[in-house]
Amino acid sequence: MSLQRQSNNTHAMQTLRLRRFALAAASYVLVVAIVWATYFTGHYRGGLALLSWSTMLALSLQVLLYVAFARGWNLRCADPSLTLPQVLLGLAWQTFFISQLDESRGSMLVIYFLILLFGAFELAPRVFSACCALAFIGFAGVQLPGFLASSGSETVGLSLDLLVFAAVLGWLVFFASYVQRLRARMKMRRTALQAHQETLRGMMRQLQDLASTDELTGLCNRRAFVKVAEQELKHLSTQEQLGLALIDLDYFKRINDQFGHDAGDRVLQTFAAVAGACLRENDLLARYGGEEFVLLMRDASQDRLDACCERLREAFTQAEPVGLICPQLSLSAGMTLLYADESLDQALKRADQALYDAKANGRNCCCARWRDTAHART
Ligand SMILES: Nc1nc2c(ncn2[C@@H]2O[C@H](COP(=O)(O)OP(=O)(O)OP(=O)(O)O)[C@@H](O)[C@H]2O)c(=O)[nH]1
Repeated sequence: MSLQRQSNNTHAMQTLRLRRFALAAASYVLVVAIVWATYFTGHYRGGLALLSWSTMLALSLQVLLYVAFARGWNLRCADPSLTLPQVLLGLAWQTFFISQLDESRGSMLVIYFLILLFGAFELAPRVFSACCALAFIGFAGVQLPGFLASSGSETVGLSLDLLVFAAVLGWLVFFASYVQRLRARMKMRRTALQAHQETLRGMMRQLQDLASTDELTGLCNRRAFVKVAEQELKHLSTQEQLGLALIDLDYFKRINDQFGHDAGDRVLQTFAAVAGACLRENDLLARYGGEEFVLLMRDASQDRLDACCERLREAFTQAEPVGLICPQLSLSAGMTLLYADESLDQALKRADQALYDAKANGRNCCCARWRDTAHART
């Protein structure tokens, strides 16, 4: 995966975590409102000071958690969603809250489920089961003194509360493990899909390379050349010119006829290797067709293009294809400059005329047809 995509993923995940935290914080506000409602309706036994302090503590912890998410501190943790600490905090606060209530505490059991639901989607089944057990122990601990002091129908009522709570917690554990299994399966499918996408992208890149490369010489082909040259022309300013040269290997048919097609192929490869050593990285050489090549020189002038083609011509005459004893190789080149106010075809036509001049001039030379001077250099 590229670094850019990885960073986008991290950012998307962090945004998701912040949204989930916002939901949890909103639930806290709701529960705090319920707690205050129990105070004003006379069910809270702890007194105003205790209620105020516990509310402030709960809200301050939420602010602290927000800062941790906003600053990215959570990313240093094994579970960056901080689900377990949030659930444990919620359970502790809820248990403390119901311990301050009178017999109305049974109706507040639902808040335990609200807290545990956040963990059902994120926590490992074992950890989630432990959280449920803690919730039960907390609630049972709060009920214990009342239970011991109760008798008759009151004892039955308290036992029923505990029994229902245990049954619902058991169902929640089952539900959470089902959700976790579902998530694991979806994650596996997503990973497989991503792997397929990567493979497809790789194949697309290979196909693009194949479609733009000449198999024999490894140079780019005519189609790719035209595409790049058109792009370069589009971005060319009126003060700049591109150098363009059509290069044709001399008497190539004779090599084929005398030494065979394989030998001809080797000569073509030799030319590509020689050109690779002579040209700058910025220059673009392509196989234009058969034994004809085309050169595009960026930031060119007449002198620079001329010197480059001469250097290439000279080097090719010294070339000796591996395993082939043949007469001296040579090439002819037709050069021109390409301007921003004309088309690639117009410049190619001039280069072709210049190449014709070079062939007519006896071959093994470079000729030019410059647009403005209208005369040929041989
Ligand atoms: N070995 C080989 N030969 C090729 C390839 N493509 C084209 N040719 C041959 O290149 C030869 C070009 O011949 P001509 O167009 O007569 O050119 P030439 O013999 O170089 O003569 P001048 O260009 O006038 O110097 C033909 O025989 C083609 O069959 C190729 O990929 N491999």
